[in-house]
Amino acid sequence: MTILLKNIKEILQVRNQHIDKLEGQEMKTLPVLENAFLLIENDIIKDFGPMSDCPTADFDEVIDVTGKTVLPTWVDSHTHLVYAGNRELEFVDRINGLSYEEIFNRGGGILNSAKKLQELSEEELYEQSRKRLEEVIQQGTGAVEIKSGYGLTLEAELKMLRVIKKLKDNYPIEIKATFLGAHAFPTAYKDNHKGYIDLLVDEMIPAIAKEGLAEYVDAFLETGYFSCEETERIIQAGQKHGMIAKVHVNQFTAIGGIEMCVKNGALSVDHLEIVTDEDIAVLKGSKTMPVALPTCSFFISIPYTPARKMIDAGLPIALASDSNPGTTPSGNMNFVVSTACIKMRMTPEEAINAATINGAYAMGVGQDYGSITKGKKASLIITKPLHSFYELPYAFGSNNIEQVILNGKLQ
Ligand SMILES: N=CN[C@@H](CCC(=O)O)C(=O)O
Ligand SMILES: [Zn+2]
Repeated sequence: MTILLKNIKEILQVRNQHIDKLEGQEMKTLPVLENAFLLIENDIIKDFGPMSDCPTADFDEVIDVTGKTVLPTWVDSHTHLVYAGNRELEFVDRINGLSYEEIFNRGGGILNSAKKLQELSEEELYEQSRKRLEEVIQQGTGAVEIKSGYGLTLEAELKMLRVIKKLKDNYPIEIKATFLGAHAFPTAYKDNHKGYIDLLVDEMIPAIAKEGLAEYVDAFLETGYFSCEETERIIQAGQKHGMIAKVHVNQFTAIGGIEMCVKNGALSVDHLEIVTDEDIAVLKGSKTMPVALPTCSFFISIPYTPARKMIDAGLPIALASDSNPGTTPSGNMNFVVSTACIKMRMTPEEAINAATINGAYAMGVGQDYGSITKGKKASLIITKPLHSFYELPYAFGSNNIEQVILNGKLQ
């Protein structure tokens, strides 16, 4: 199967060679090819170049995209999009003055979602989740990481991870699964933290590894949730079973978590609404990608990750949606990119780099996704006609996507 896109106004994120990630000043540049063609062969980007070199052979499909922009699909490296029901009552509670912490302390928050999920069948959980996945595909996401963590028992965590596996099997979007059993202490273990960590380490992680259900391991390293020492035990147990760490850290407080994660070779540290100068120094030159989740800050009115300061200090940044029922009931990466520009003062070039190449690094899929490079997967966004690509973050409430191609297939 061959598809030729011709008369492309501009292709964004054109990279002749694969690059792992972009940091600091490098993030300012987004390579663009104007008046171009792009050839897809099966699921792969076979060729691209200026229209003057456009091939003329017989192709299965030829699409004229005059006036439109082509870019790689978004890579959303941090989501919780498998969940049961939603939490719109807590949304109203927050409008009426309660904080996220106060809601959690009343038995809401993650424990509220866990109760709902434990009561729901695997089939119904799949049904609810596939609709969210279909929505983000239409919004241009071509690779997505999905966490467990609303089960909090072995049985319910397995249910979540099996649903993620079924989504992987049934949809052309790239999916990676993360085990987040350490999302909150279940009520039964409120005063027995060691007992729950033992359960995670001795039973849950080995059982999940045995079924091959998770590539990554995560924990909510935060005051009132999992301490640095507890998280370290969990991520080291995950590593023994081949799971790499991607950790929720510094959402509300800085308690030394970033240093511990970097020391343990975490692929990413995510949230980072509170970042100290020591955190920046520790991340500098490390292999750990800082991941910002600006639509979480937007939704629950907490500080934004200080991306400007971090990039200016030479760090890379990836952007992800954090799609979940409590702090970010949206997986729309277009809005993530807009919010990063509007609220974090990232330039459109930086934000698009952060949501493509750096997102792919944070999700471990950089070899196949995140840039327009020959041999990578043909997962592409075709926009509506635009004045310039700046209109993507600028027109924050508009849908500027005309067509999505995932692994060579028109969606
Ligand atoms: N902060 C931890 N976990 C999720 C929210 C969980 C919830 O409130 O359901 C997050 O990344 O924001
Ligand atoms: Zn999260």
